Amino acid sequence: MSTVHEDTSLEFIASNLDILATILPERLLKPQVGIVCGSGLSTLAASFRERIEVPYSSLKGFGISTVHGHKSALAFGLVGPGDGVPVVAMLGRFHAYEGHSLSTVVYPVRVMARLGVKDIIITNAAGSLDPALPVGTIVSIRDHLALPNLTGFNPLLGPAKPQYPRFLPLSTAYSHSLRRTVFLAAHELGLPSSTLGEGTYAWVSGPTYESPAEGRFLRAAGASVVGMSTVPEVLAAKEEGIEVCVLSLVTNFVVVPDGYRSVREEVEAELAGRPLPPVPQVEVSHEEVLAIGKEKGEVMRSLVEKMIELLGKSG
Ligand SMILES: O=P(O)(O)O[C@H]1O[C@H](CO)[C@@H](O)[C@H]1O
Ligand SMILES: Nc1nc2[nH]cnc2c(=O)[nH]1
Repeated sequence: MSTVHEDTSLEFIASNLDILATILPERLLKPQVGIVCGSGLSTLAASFRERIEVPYSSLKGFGISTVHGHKSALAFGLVGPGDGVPVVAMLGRFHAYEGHSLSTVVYPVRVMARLGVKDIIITNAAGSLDPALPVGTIVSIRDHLALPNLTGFNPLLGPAKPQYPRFLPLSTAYSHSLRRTVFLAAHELGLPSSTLGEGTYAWVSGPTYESPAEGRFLRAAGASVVGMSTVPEVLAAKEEGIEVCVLSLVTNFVVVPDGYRSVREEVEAELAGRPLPPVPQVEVSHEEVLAIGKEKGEVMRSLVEKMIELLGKSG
């Protein structure tokens, strides 16, 4: 388990504001939009103006991200023309499979809330369960399927806190208004309509990728894409009153063959001198996930920046 100090009191979280006030100029200190960079997507913050990176290690209560493709720093800066919109990005998130507690996983979102973030754009790399969402598609998430939440693994478990609702409704977790902004931004950029899809994100704990039967199960249950992050951050953001947008980059297809070829038949055919054609053995890898992130990072960055520009205009 993480050795991070597990104090999640508002006072402790807010003590980061004093630290940041000694590092950041006034205009960067009150970000309006937060971004969470998914696997291989740290370049989302590459063109922030007046960018200042603050390592998690110089802040209080943050973990260290141990996953390849994730850094461990907050990036502050400005996006868009004129004065620009002040933003903060998590360059590197925490996953439960790294051994982090769920309160550590969502901690940076709570810090963003104390900084005054109103809208959060959470990105991730995900496997597709839907042939209509091929590799390279950016999926605007409209709902989630979180088996861990339904079975007792939820970042909001614990004693009630007066500042938060005890029973958080999730029917509006994925902001309708921000989902509209995604498509308006794509339109302004002239992105082909195939670049962007809509769907439901399944959260699994990982670190294993899905077995074929698990993939089929998630698909049958209504999930479009699957990944090992995001939902805890969504819950914390919603609890904090932040408007949530999630963008999943499809980096691979989850292997869901419709059936299994009988190995008995395969061996018997071979022994009878009529060998069957070999079945391709497909496996996903994190390297493949990162490679697609690198390839499609620019499109994702332009979309996120255009969204922020539009949000800046609408106040
Ligand atoms: O969700 P992000 O952090 O983008 O990363 C995704 O990619 C990793 C697996 O390749 C997992 O951590 C999965 O959740
Ligand atoms: N669980 C899961 N997470 C991913 N992240 C990127 N691709 C995948 C995938 O296929 N499955």
